[in-house]
Amino acid sequence: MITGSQTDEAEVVETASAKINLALHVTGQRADGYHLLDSIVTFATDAFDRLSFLPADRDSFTLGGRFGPLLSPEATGQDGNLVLKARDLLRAALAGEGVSMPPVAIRLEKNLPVASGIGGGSADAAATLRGLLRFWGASLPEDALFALALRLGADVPMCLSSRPLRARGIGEDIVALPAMPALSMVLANPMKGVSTPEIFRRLQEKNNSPIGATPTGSDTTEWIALLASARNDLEPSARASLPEIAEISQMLSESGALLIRMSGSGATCFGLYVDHAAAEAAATRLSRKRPDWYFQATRTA
Ligand SMILES: C[C@](O)(CO)[C@H](O)COP(=O)(O)OP(=O)(O)OC[C@H]1O[C@@H](n2ccc(N)nc2=O)[C@H](O)[C@@H]1O
Ligand SMILES: Nc1ncnc2c1ncn2[C@@H]1O[C@H](COP(=O)(O)OP(=O)(O)OP(=O)(O)O)[C@@H](O)[C@H]1O
Repeated sequence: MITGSQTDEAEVVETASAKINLALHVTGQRADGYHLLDSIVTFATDAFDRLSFLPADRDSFTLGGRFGPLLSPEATGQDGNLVLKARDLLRAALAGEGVSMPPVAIRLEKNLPVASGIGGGSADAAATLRGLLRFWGASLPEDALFALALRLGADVPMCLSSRPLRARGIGEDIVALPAMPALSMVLANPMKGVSTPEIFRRLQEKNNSPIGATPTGSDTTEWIALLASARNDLEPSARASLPEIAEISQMLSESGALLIRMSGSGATCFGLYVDHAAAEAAATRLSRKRPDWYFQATRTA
């Protein structure tokens, strides 16, 4: 699905929405070390990075936004930005089909906290794939695009769709959940990065039960009941390494959230509220308490 918009003749703009693991069960581990998951995932409509693509004489990459200064535009290789890895992989895949793509100036407005469990880098990589295909007027068969996304990270295929879904396997076995209702939430992050591999390494129990069956309809109460019966199995190990997760969960609870949980490998937690006005009021109050932390009210896709 295309989530961006064309702002002028030449510029292509694409949004990279925060990914939220509403529930995440770890159900096993593959021989290569990757963990098997069962996760209910949605995307934030009001928390996103923004990517823009413009014609240029040579490739360039610039960063802006609140969290842009935390990333280096010059980093290359393993430490390179996922946006550049996505650009290079896509260009190589298209070259393999005999099509050579021109230089592009990419700007990333980094509004999402980094290494925070809401898949910022993965969403940026997926948005780069979507945006560049539009910018270059190119296409790849769906399965080739999906395989390319998976090479960039386990979360990247799900970020390609940016719609509610259930992910199994290592995150690549995806089923859309079109009946999921939009939820009102606050995303809360204590501004401390968390290493995903380290949280997986610290896991004590890796063979947990899957999540229950998802409701067939769009009744919010039924969906919240299902979520309440589920967990994030990465939360105990993240809490053990970062006491701020308990603190931020307590703050969300005191602000009237109906359900509170960590997303991904943390440290971002979300609280669900009765409606968007309640979520916005809570985010405002929480930001006043801790102006140095990240609080964002959002609806979900
Ligand atoms: C925790 C989640 O965000 C939940 O959606 C994802 O599983 C993580 O996805 P991601 O950050 O895109 O992960 P990748 O960049 O592919 O992998 C980072 C590291 O996390 C661990 N990893 C990741 C995904 C997975 N299913 N099992 C794992 O054990 C591996 O140690 C891997 O080396
Ligand atoms: N565009 C990008 N945005 C954020 N981080 C990036 C980006 N490109 C590379 N990185 C690197 O990727 C690492 C993970 O960052 P990211 O914000 O994607 O983590 P995350 O939200 O925990 O992801 P996930 O939920 O998929 O585990 C960071 O250490 C960061 O340096």
